[in-house]
Amino acid sequence: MISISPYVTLFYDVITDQEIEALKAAAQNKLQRGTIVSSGTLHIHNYRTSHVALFQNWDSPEIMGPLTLRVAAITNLNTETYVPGSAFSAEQFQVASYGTGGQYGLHYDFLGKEVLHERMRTEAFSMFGGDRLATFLIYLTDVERGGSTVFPKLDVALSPVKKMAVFWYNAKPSGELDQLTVHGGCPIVVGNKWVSNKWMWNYGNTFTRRCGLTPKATQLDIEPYMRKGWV
Ligand SMILES: O=C(O)CCC(=O)C(=O)O
Ligand SMILES: [Fe+2]
Repeated sequence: MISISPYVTLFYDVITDQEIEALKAAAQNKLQRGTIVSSGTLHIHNYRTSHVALFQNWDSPEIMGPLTLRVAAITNLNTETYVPGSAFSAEQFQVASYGTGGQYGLHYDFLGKEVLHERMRTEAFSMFGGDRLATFLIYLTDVERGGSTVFPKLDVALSPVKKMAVFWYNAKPSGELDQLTVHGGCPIVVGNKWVSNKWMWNYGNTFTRRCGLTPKATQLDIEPYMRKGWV
């Protein structure tokens, strides 16, 4: 464990070589310059110089299916994307690749009220419910030099390790968005960096991530109750 509040943990060997190759290959012809959200719209900016591909579960169900279930088993959260008649629990996997100098400046993964409000008017975001509750970030490569993921408010810098994942909650057990989760990807000095993200949302996890009993409750207080089917 890296930090208790916010709750940040590492998991090793979460993905196989075959899955990594398949993800990269499928993402290759979809990669586009990554965008950032500002004032409710998407922009291209030097602050995020990776290329990003949205990877739909149905693009390659034989890869995405097991990986989606594995993330659920590891995190005890629901990871299914929207299924009609069922709760939305997570976004599709996103794959990002950074070349030399590529970076992602400091940001939060949650969208916040303003962005959500804006999007609800234009997109089907209203069915998602809540915000990005948790982030599961998988490293698909080692990086020769640079490319650490940094959490400056926690004094944490993580060097990419192929097949490792970093998992954290963007909201406290009280539901409050956690400002200490601000993070970024440092510039790549030598080599390339590939990562894949899965963002879990509140709505489909209402009963999997329990609320804290006090505003100050940490993940450790609720962790014993974080079991599938325990409602
Ligand atoms: O590439 C990294 O190390 C961080 C990526 C990230 O924060 C994101 O994609 O939201
Ligand atoms: Fe992020």
